[in-house]
Amino acid sequence: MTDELFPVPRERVELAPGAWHVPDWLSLDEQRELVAAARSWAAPPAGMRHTVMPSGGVMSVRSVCLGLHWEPYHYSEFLPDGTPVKPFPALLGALARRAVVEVYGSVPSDPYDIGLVNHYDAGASMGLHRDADEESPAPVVSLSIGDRCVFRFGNTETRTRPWTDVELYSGDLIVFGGPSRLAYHGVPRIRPSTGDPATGLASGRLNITIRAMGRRTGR
Ligand SMILES: O=C(O)CCC(=O)C(=O)O
Ligand SMILES: [Fe+2]
Repeated sequence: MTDELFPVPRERVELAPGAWHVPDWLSLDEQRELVAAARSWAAPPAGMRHTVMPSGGVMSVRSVCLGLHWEPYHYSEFLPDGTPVKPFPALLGALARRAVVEVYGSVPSDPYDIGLVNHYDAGASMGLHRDADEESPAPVVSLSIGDRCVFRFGNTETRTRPWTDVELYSGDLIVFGGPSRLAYHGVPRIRPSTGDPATGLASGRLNITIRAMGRRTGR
């Protein structure tokens, strides 16, 4: 493809105040390690599943949560069937902390304790939404592996424009904190069969989103 023959250098870009796209942040070895880990996170019990929305609609991505289970619109230590959520892996905490220190130059306000692992097949997408069920202001750290996608980063006020669309490649990092912590964002489309099988992911796109719950009273 043309962009492989004449690669356009991809720069670190601030999509909105406090929201950054960092291309090629993960090494191939790190991507491989995460794909292998995701395989075990995806396995039952408490494995990957389609989330059912309160409307009865089913999300097109398949997801598995780590540390705390997200079900629209709250977190719990258990899945709806009563299965305990898998533990939060130290690997994800270390990656998220490293991302925040590198991008913002300061340590995150709270320890990371939630991993949300999404798998998109060729036709999957995620509508514009906010990650708003955490109590911590710590930035959301989001990693992409496999097929490329269009990532849409909007504003904190509305689900509509202004927004910025960026192409995310395997290994890219997105972080959004500060004034953009509660901005709308989503994935309108996947670019099927653009991933490198060397990551260990045969098809689709893997997204790993790392968040901090922060202190809650009564926990
Ligand atoms: O797949 C992505 O890049 C975004 C995922 C996301 O926004 C979420 O899981 O809340
Ligand atoms: Fe999100």
